[in-house]
Amino acid sequence: MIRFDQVSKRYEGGHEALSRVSFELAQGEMAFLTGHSGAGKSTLLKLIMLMERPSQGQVLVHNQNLNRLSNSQIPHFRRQVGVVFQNHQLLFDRSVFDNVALPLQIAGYQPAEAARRVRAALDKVGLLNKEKQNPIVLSGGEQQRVGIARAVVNKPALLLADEPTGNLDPALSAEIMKLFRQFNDVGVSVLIASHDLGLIKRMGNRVLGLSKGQLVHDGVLQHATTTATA
Ligand SMILES: Nc1ncnc2c1ncn2[C@@H]1O[C@H](COP(=O)(O)OP(=O)(O)OP(=O)(O)O)[C@@H](O)[C@H]1O
Repeated sequence: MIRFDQVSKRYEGGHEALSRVSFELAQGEMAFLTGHSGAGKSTLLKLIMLMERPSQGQVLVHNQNLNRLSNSQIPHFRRQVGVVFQNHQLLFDRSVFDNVALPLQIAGYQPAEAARRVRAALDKVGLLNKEKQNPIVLSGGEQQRVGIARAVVNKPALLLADEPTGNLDPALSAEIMKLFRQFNDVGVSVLIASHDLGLIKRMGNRVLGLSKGQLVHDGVLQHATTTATA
């Protein structure tokens, strides 16, 4: 599903944010990406969604070498990838329904089909009864669930999340992670950047650990052990 082959990224005028990173995430796999602030987690995710390009090496998604995709092919490529952000980036001048419908409108879906899909996505995140509300009146956890519904409404094969529980308390964070697991259970590949090591350990998934741009850990984190990424 995702393959990084000796990938380095140097921002203009900056140091190397990623250095020779290689890993594979299989179709249907779920993994966490962790590491200190500035370790390169967001950069790695941005390379997968083509918000940035590598300075060296190659990134393959679905066997597609992203180096070979032109900028005009990026919007079509991104339809395969759902993205969830920490601050969920919802639009507060429209309803929950309209926020979730946005990717479908952009992709040119007919309104009836779009409405069917929006309601299916809201149902999956448990917010069907809030579709007419403005997201500003929802709790932080509910807003994040709207963000997740919007990310999955297109039925992407791959779901990426950048610190999706950064602003939530432990109970809500666990609920959000459960939701990601439910999408993974039905075959969606999931990669989540998070520095919440306690939560990551409890989830028991594979963990990719970055430190200063290098991949320093790849495997399940055990309870009560300290690793290079902890
Ligand atoms: N657009 C940019 N231009 C220059 N340097 C950047 C840019 N984006 C990130 N960097 C630098 O690259 C390094 C990795 O940043 P990145 O945002 O990927 O880390 P991160 O692990 O996601 O950190 P955080 O947990 O704080 O979000 C940092 O040193 C950062 O300052």
